[in-house]
Amino acid sequence: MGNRTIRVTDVTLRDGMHAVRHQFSVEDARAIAGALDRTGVAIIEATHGDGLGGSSVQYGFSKETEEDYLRAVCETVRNSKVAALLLPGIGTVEHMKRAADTGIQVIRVATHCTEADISEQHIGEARKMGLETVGFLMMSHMVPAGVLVEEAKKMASYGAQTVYVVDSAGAMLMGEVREKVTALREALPDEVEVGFHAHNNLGVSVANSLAAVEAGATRIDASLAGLGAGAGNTPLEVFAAVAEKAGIDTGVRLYPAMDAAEDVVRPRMARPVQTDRVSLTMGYAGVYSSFLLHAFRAAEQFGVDARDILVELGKRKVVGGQEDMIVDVAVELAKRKEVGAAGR
Ligand SMILES: C[C@H](O)CC(=O)C(=O)O
Ligand SMILES: [Mn+2]
Repeated sequence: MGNRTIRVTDVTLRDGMHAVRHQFSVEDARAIAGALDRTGVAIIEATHGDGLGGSSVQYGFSKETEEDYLRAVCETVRNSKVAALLLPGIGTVEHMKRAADTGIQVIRVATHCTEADISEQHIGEARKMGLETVGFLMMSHMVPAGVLVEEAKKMASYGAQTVYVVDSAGAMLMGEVREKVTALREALPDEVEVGFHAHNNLGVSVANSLAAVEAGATRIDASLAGLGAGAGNTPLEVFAAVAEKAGIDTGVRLYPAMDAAEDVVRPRMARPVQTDRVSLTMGYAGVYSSFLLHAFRAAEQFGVDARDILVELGKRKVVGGQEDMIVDVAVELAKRKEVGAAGR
């Protein structure tokens, strides 16, 4: 049985940004951060959905600058620490320095699950800046536990104090979560924590997060009302209740978390975050959750079914950073449809 005291990182203001096309205002960020701080959650992550430097043509522009969001969150919170996400290649050491100047205390460095080596410089620099440093292995469902362990060891050797198994596609079931978290826990030095980040595409984010804790994870990600890419993340208020019943101390106060989800986040949702036919297809086909709104847009533009786009992306094993492939696949499917119709 895993550790009974864990720390939760809330990602409403970062992963949740995908679900609102990165359009929260600074005032939204203040309201959500204030409500989160009152829940007692340990860490609040904020930034563009794709991390520092994400605001761009490729990933979509944020409503406000990342420094403005981070400054607003840092000014608002009294108890929680503030984190930013950084994907090397999208964000640079310079972005990280500017983020540190706003007052954040935690940086999470994310790479595809086979590319930990590109995180060395960022993790090293983050430690030198005195930031609590987390490694984040995205699309962890794509490789066997042994490969994930080798990548996690690299992040730990660069200085990461926690390494996350990240189910970016919401494609994992409890057995796989247990296997991968156990493998990392056994392979990493005791002082390096193991974390887990879920997406609810198959409807099992809470069960997977609980399985992760039972397997030794001491860091879990969640978001208010599950706001996040695809079918969203582990809902913070649900996880807080489930964890309490399971005897796990998350430090999250249940009623304030429920109230923050209902009163502060749900009214700000651009569309409901749910396991519907398209987000369910992401979990089923193993596709990066942040492709959801891009796939909807391409489906509409080229007159094809978003599910067909996602299944094809899954077959091609497309990963984060290959957003341009969504349009390529949609164009191809539209052409096939045209040829099929002409042949009839
Ligand atoms: C950039 C991604 O949204 C990071 C993440 O939350 C995931 O891979 O899941
Ligand atoms: Mn995510």
